[in-house]
Amino acid sequence: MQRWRGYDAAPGGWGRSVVTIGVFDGVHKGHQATIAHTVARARELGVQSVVVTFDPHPAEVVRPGSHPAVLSEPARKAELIEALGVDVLCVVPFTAEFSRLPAEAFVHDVLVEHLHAALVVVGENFRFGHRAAGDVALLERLGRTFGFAVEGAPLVAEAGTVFSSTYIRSCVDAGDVAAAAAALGRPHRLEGVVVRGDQRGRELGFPTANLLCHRYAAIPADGIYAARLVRRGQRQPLGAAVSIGTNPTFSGRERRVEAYALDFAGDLYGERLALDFVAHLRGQVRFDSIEPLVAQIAQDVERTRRALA
Ligand SMILES: Cc1cc2nc3c(=O)[nH]c(=O)nc-3n(C[C@H](O)[C@H](O)[C@H](O)COP(=O)(O)O)c2cc1C
Ligand SMILES: Nc1ncnc2c1ncn2[C@@H]1O[C@H](COP(=O)(O)OP(=O)(O)O)[C@@H](O)[C@H]1O
Repeated sequence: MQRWRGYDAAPGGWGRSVVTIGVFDGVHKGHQATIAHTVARARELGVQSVVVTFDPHPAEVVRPGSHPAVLSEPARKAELIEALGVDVLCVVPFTAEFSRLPAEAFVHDVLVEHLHAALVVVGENFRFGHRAAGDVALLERLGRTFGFAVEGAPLVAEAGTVFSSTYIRSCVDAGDVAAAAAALGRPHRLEGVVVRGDQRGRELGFPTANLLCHRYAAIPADGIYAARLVRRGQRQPLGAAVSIGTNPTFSGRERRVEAYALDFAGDLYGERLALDFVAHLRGQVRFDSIEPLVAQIAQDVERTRRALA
């Protein structure tokens, strides 16, 4: 997959293409269907498939301070999109100036002039251009003018729930990592760098890697989870019992994401890790002393083994 920064990065002799556009945060089942359709149609037509996405998240530019929790950071999003067989990922820097581009100008400049779209594939609820004034009907009208076709991909739903990034953020926020996984088609992933904590974990018999995450990362609700821990460059994940919260037993203040890696001993400080959340086990509890906390953690570890088996 080629990665372009900006839509004016198309090489000389660039032919026609099938394009889909979106933020695609999470690359959930609905996104996957839209992107897979784009790839399939491009192959039928014998042209390149292009996914146009934005960085940073448009909400941050349009309404500063309103950045939603991020389900997939740019590098992860690119990896997930690449796995769907896309030829080109075109990341458009979402600046204030770009946000003021009227819908018609967006279509002309990006889709027609630079990407030479023969077909544009979008979700039924797609909106674009300044003040999100453009919709699928406008895109179809402009397609007739400029000579490209438009196909609206149906929204993916299960049991009456239409999958969307907003819905998945609310699942993660509520600690329902199973519902998030059902909509994503894989577990929700949180990435971060291992930093020092209070150095208490190893005394308890359960050292925990404390993860420093991106400021907008979608962190599940406070509680205990079974997860898979992926170390960079290692294919086989480790099982992990993860605690998210303020360590109420120790009257902690800072909210932490800590992972006890099963059947592992070694130094993880400074490493970049990913946690794939498989199951929610329980909420945070304030214990009166250390013994019941340690006994509970031992039980959580056994439940984690079963949940991951
Ligand atoms: C599986 C697991 C479950 C935990 N459950 C709780 C809990 O219910 N209440 C609590 O106060 N701390 C809980 N903790 C957090 C411990 O208090 C924490 O790991 C310990 O304070 C070590 O902190 P440190 O890594 O900063 O040294 C849990 C930790 C793990 C690994
Ligand atoms: N099984 C394990 N799971 C997680 N971290 C481990 C494990 N074994 C060793 N470690 C190391 O121990 C550190 C955690 O020890 P801990 O006493 O909890 O200190 P801290 O408070 O700094 O997190 C981790 O960051 C990692 O480098």
